[in-house]
Amino acid sequence: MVRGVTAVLTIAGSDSSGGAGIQADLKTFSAFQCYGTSVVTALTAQNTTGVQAIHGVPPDFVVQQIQSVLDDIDIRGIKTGMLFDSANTKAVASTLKEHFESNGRVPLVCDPVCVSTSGHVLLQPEAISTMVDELFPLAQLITPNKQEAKLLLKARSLRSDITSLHDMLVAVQNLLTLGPEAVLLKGGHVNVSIDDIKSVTAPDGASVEVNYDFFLGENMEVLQTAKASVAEDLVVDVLCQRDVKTIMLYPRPRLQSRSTHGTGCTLSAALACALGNGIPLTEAAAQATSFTHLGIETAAPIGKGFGPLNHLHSASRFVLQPRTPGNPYPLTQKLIRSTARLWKEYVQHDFVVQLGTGTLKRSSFIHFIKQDYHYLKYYARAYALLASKSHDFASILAASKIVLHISSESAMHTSFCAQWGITAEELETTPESPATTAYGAFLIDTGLQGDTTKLLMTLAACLLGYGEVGLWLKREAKKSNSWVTWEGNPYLKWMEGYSGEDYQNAVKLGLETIEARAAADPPSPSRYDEWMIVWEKCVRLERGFWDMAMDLS
Ligand SMILES: Cc1ncc(COP(=O)(O)O)c(N)n1
Repeated sequence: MVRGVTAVLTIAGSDSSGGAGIQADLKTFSAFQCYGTSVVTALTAQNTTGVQAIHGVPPDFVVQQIQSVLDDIDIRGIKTGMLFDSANTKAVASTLKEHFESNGRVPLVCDPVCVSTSGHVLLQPEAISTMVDELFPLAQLITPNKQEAKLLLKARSLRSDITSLHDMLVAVQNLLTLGPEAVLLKGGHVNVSIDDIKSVTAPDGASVEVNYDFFLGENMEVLQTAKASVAEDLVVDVLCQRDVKTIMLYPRPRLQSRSTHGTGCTLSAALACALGNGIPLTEAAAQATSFTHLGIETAAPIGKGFGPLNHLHSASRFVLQPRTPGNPYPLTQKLIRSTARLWKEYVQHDFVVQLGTGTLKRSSFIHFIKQDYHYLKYYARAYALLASKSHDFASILAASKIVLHISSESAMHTSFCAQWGITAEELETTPESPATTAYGAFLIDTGLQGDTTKLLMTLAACLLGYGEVGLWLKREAKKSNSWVTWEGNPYLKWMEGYSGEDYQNAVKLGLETIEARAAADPPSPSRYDEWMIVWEKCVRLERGFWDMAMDLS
């Protein structure tokens, strides 16, 4: 049976050059695998250098289009973009209001498009108050950029200075008073550093939470070094929701690019898809900002001015970026980003958090360390298999060295157990839990069936993840007073092991090997897909391993 598809609607202007408006929205809908429908409010003759002419659509024809779509298709998410004038804004608001009243509300994302990046008026000034009065109360979310936010705030005589991150936090709270359920203020035109993020405080007793999804993997020291320069120049989008005391920040590195035409359209269209799919707003914002960033990052130059984004970057997910000094680990980054949520659930699992604070139940840790001991045998065997499948001495030696390294890692397990009165015999005779057998058997099975690179991918989630866990714990312990200092933490030795130089060097070597292989022999789409599948499976199995330790199953 064919799976159902989420249908979404854009109500916006047409951009003849294809980079913004209706055209950007429909491409974004397709990238999210949603079914896209569209209602045109205005035709624009424009290209990447500017807007040459605008021809508004009569309001009754806008209404007719909306009704044609809504009468027939079960629309799950709606976005509005360029509305052109007051009459069209009124027509859109009243038609949607009526629809919501008789059919229930669906997520409505209002991108308050006022002026194009090239400086052309896309919403006649008198329509701003119509939009605020009539459309904002229906909106689950509005997504102004700095300039639009200033216009909206000025229209209501509210403070409209936006030059710092702190100003943005004040602005989102003021924008919320204009009637929407939430505001996502886009930060493309505000310069923010990582220190600004760390030191910012929210006005009115609200708290601030930073979504670092974009930087997952940043705790890995090697990735960190490559990103050091980035920390000074970030773009931060700020989300504020009614009745929610936490303001969310979504930082990412600023891209130096001329491919930015239609960025706002793309972001709001992505949000309509994610919300239409039932994804909670804070997660939808993470997905949409990341989608838009990748669209800019992977865009090819088009036209003489500010070109469009690459909306279909996910369709070319098999194309690996080349290794460069600024991006030395493109494959690893791609693997981690493509499993972002799962990866975070693994490396920042409750088990890990409690380990860091020293609050983890001893029984959970003992259960874990016993099972991990068994797992390490599989892990060492998988590397031994890698050695036996290798063709040259350098590779045979590298894999064999890791076998030796794992066997000394297991000594740590034995000494931990001894410290708590568990004998070597008891450790050896403890039965394997299903999670251990599943993961271990999967490693060996992949090693037997696939080639050496696929086996390396299978081993990577454990190698890199524990490296990340070690460094993350060390960093958290350093930066936060609420974390028990490492002194006195019963799991200190474990944490020192994985954050220590020895293990981190192994991580570095592992990263180098994987990246060098991928660069020397770029994968075909199906081969890359195979790698992706084993990587995701292993990240899932790793998360299951912590789950097992906490459930004692
Ligand atoms: C039809 C239409 N809608 C929206 C925009 C804003 O996009 P940008 O801010 O990138 O110019 C645009 N230029 N044209």
